[in-house]
Amino acid sequence: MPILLDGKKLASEIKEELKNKTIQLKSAGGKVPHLSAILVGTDGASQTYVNAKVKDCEEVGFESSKFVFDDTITEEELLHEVDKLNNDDRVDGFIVQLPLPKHINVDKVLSAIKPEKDVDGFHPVNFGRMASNLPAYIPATPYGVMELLKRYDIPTRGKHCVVVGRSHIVGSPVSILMGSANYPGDATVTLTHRFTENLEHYTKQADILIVAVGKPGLITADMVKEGVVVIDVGTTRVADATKKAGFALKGDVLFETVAEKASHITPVPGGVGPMTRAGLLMNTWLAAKNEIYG
Ligand SMILES: Nc1nc2c(c(=O)[nH]1)N[C@@H](CN(C=O)c1ccc(C(=O)N[C@@H](CCC(=O)O)C(=O)O)cc1)CN2
Repeated sequence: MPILLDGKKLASEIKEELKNKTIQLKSAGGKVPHLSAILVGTDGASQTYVNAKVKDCEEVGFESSKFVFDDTITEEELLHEVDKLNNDDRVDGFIVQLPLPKHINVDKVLSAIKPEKDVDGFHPVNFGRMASNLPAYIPATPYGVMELLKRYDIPTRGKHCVVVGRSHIVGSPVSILMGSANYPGDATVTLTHRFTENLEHYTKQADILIVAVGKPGLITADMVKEGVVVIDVGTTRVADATKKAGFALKGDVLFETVAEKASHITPVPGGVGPMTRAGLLMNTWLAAKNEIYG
């Protein structure tokens, strides 16, 4: 049986640590961290995630604020809202929940966030600093994955890490971090994507396999080697009438059979998802303490 990488348990440990640090900060007369979130539209999953982020803040004693806009908001109006938060001294960091409606240029909006308040780590300045191994806000999911590897003492130096998916949110940053001169890192990294021919040729070589594509069941047992460490970032909602919510969450990895070959594996739900939320809280703490930009 593989070791289950329990993101839910780790995330609650991290939240407990942050809660204690916030209590200490407060009793020393310090300003409590404040996270804001912008949500555009009515996508069910996005609503769930933003509400969960607000709840996480409450649980650790951070302040939070949520700004919800109709999906008819123009790009100019949204940029104005971003600017308001850039200039609001009460707010230490903020996020714009993705995806955004198609008529809005995502890159333009993310680039409008002040790098010092970009707790999602999506701004090109933070991305560039991360790639240069300088202090930076690291996107929440890669941050969560790194913390998971670290807290479970998974060796990474010299290991072959195969990343499936090259998104700006997960695949691309996680491949940079795994190849960087840190722990977790120092791995030999292969970044695969939708145009990779013969995907299993690469996945079969992985000592550590990180999958972030959003295609349920993409990775099957015949595509991995014995002893692999599997990090499944996928969380796709698949219709399921037997569930109260009307859907089930599915990872990119066919858990039941891949788990038989893996040494360690993340479950879905309860693996990387909760660690993403913990990653955002850790970035918000850093923003409030000016620990990245000093
Ligand atoms: N601005 C951002 N937008 C998006 C990000 C992000 O990091 N910043 N990432 C994803 C969504 N996401 C965070 O926003 C996210 C995804 C999943 C989870 C999570 O806790 N998943 C749970 C299950 C929750 C459920 O029942 O649906 C799990 O896997 O156990 C948290 C956050 C895209 N957008």
